[in-house]
Amino acid sequence: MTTMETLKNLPSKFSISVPGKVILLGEHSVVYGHLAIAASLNLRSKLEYTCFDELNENDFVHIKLPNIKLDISLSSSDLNHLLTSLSSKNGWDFNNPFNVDFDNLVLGVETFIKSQTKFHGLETQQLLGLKCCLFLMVAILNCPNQPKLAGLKPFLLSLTSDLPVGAGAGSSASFCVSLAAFFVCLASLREEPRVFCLDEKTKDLISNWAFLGERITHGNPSGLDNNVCAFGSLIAFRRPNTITKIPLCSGVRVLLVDTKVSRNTRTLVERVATLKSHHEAIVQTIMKAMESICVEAEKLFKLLDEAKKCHSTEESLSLFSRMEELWSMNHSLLQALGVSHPSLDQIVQMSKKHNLVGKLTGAGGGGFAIVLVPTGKEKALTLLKDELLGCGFGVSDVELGGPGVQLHLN
Ligand SMILES: Nc1ncnc2c1ncn2[C@@H]1O[C@H](COP(=O)(O)OP(=O)(O)OP(=O)(O)O)[C@@H](O)[C@H]1O
Ligand SMILES: C[C@@](O)(CCO)CC(=O)[O-]
Repeated sequence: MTTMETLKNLPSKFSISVPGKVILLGEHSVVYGHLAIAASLNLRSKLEYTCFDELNENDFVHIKLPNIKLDISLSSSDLNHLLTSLSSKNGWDFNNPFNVDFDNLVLGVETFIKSQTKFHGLETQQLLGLKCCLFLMVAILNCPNQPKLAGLKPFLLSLTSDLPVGAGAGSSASFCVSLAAFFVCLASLREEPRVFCLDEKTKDLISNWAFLGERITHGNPSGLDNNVCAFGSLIAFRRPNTITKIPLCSGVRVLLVDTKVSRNTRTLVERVATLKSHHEAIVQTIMKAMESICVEAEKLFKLLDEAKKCHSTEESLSLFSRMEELWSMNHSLLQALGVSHPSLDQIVQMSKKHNLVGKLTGAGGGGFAIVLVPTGKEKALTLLKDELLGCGFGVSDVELGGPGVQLHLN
């Protein structure tokens, strides 16, 4: 498979891949405008597009989402019905996702889904996935000033992911960025000149569209997840849109530990909002402390990069040990916000026994913990892995900071 940056015409088949993410520091406080640090993961989602040459009225848009066991077909008359359900009277612009009449468009998509008996009985994850997909399709492909949905050739969109759904590894952001990239690509290739270039400006547009999809799954996302999935690498992020790339000369490794406890990001973000409304000053103080941790960590990452470039092992070890102190403090502050879970605390304790430091990542409440893997601690890591596996947790040793959204010709 060839990775491309530019497409000149719409091929009959192509695919898009997008990484997941781990938040290293600053989850939750990032929702309230504080700094956070996150990196892309080498686990990816892959969206495959196949265009049908023969017109099939009953299978005009075929969507396969095997991770949530959803396989649906929309006929051309379903598509017309979907478009007439949209009640937004305001125009919006393909290049300006934030002008979209979000609430009315979502309402239109919901009305359409409810009107179709074939969608009755879908589970929450399936409904959310379908809603995101249809919303991004109509919002991106059917801007009132340049309607592009009508006149499309029938196609199959199939999206599979290596990422566990609902575990804090950014499955929803990776899903939304994949969809947004696909529809932005289709929209661009239907206009003269028919060129789609995956440059930084386009990644920003894709990330902003994906943010609206994230609003459907999460309610009040910070924008961190969609940005890190779109741009990749290791980034420091502040809401609404300040992104700083942090250099990563020789990779940072973490052990991803799966508690196998399912949880829901929207609920956890709401839990923090409730605590904040009850104890505004205290929660603000906790979040300011998280901000200071992230500011310090950003400096440490830069110093680590320099130390690694100079092969200064002693300096690297001392910087890693300061980073571990920050991770430990961040986990305790997240505990104070009520988003940890006994399984996450158990992993942090088990890591401590082996002189390693772990913390929850993402929304918490279950999902994943991450353990920092400094150079030279291989033996401790092997022992910890065995112990974690023995307790029924899942482990994977991952390197952080791979590429963001990519385009592939099959
Ligand atoms: N591969 C996928 N196929 C279809 N839908 C998906 C896929 N991945 C995620 N989703 C959608 O995203 C929702 C999961 O979002 P949620 O935020 O709870 O989990 P997450 O993204 O894994 O966690 P976090 O945002 O904390 O990293 C699912 O309910 C589903 O609707
Ligand atoms: C909990 C949170 O900080 C991370 C979810 O991956 C929410 C967000 O940033 O939108």
